[in-house]
Amino acid sequence: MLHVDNVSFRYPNRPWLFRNLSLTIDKGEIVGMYGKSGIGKSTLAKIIAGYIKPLQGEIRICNNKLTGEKIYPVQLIWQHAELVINPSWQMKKILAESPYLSEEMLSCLGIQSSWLSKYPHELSGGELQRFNIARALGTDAPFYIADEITSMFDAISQAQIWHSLLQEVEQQQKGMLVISHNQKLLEKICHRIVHFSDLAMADRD
Ligand SMILES: Nc1ncnc2c1ncn2[C@@H]1O[C@H](COP(=O)(O)OP(=O)(O)OP(=O)(O)O)[C@@H](O)[C@H]1O
Repeated sequence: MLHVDNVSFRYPNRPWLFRNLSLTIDKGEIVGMYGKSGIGKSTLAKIIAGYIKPLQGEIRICNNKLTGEKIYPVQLIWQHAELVINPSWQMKKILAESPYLSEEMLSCLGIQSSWLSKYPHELSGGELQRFNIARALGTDAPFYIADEITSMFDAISQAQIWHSLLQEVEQQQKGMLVISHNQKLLEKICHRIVHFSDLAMADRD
């Protein structure tokens, strides 16, 4: 189980964004999270995925505190694929970093083989995002966070992507936090839904 335990965070010279925030995600569980814009959802995602250190509290998996693991057990997939993909690498090199990727997974995500020899700037935002998702799925991380990952897709592509992701999460009994403003989507795919402001105390003075 993933535990977010009494985590507090503020950016320098800013009020507390949240204090004493706690959340658990079980293996095989899909938890949806929503909350108004700017409330701190993406910041929390970055803390859980180890990109930002909390000022108080801790993140644990099965009672082990996470501190600077070489391969981090929580994979964050976020909306801005172009910011996390190396612009000077061909797509096949980018995917080579994910050892557990199968041909089947690539095809489920709608990745065409002709895209593999392209560079990131030669692909659309949606095509790039498919690679970003594939890259995360191709690791053996037990937990994923999906932060507004399909807002750039049309309805059919959205359904295709979520079908692949949910299949993987279910088969491998992984846990996933899905952050979205689309409550209909959350209701459709999540086992339970939490509102960000119910998880923590805020201090905006
Ligand atoms: N690096 C940073 N330095 C200072 N403030 C930041 C930084 N990143 C984000 N913020 C601020 O922290 C607050 C929370 O941002 P965050 O991106 O976590 O919100 P969010 O709930 O994910 O919003 P949205 O739903 O619009 O994506 C915002 O007021 C934002 O301006």
